[in-house]
Amino acid sequence: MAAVTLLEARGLTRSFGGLRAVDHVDFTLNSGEIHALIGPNGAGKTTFVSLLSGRLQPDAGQIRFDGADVTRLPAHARVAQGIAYTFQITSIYAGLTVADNLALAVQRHPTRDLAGETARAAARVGLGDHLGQVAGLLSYGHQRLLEIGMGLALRPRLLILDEPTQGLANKEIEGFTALIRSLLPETTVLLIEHNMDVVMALADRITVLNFGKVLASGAPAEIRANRAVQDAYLGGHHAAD
Ligand SMILES: Nc1ncnc2c1ncn2[C@@H]1O[C@H](COP(=O)(O)OP(=O)(O)OP(=O)(O)O)[C@@H](O)[C@H]1O
Repeated sequence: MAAVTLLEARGLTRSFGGLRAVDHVDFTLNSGEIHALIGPNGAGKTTFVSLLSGRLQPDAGQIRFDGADVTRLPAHARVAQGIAYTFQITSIYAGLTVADNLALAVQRHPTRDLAGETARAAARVGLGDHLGQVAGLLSYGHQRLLEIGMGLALRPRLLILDEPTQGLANKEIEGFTALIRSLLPETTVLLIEHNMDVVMALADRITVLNFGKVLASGAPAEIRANRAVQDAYLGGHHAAD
């Protein structure tokens, strides 16, 4: 089946002072895929997804989502169109319960069954037994799951996750990969991820950023075999050597 484009960036550029953090990036995200964004520290990954989500404005370039130009839309309008973004840094309300955190996200869409939808959102990320707990007292892994649950409660067509497995235990990472797989094909996933085991287990396609530019983009096997990627990112160990 031919791939359907959900999001497209053309010539996307953003500088901080004299530094081009994102430098003329062309990028295509297909509907229903898990796409991983990888690259060395400072490569521009977080800046790039911040441009997609509307948290930052580009200096140049264009972003199209589902065929419409969203380049100048504010972040909340992009959320309404179906782009959800969870941050590297926990964005939950630490003083509220799990249920109240999730309800805040659920409420962004009109609903007649707030309690039911909130409970379903919790169950989806494995927090069904924690609804009454204060979010700030959850384990770190559970807080990360709550964050993803809040993103999912927005019923996004595109879920952007920035280093979701950072700080998780191995067991929690297994649960996370199963959760992400269960989202397809309704939700397309763009994932910034440093854990290469997670990337290789989940991603349909991978884009590698380096110094703000796309170094390579393709299927996991192609990326693994790409010498420029190995030199820049995968530790310089050449598969053929
Ligand atoms: N608000 C800002 N002001 C100034 N410089 C910034 C800002 N945000 C990012 N940068 C710089 O832009 C470059 C790209 O940063 P970015 O956080 O996008 O990289 P990254 O690939 O996500 O890195 P990491 O893997 O470490 O999270 C870095 O050199 C960073 O210092």
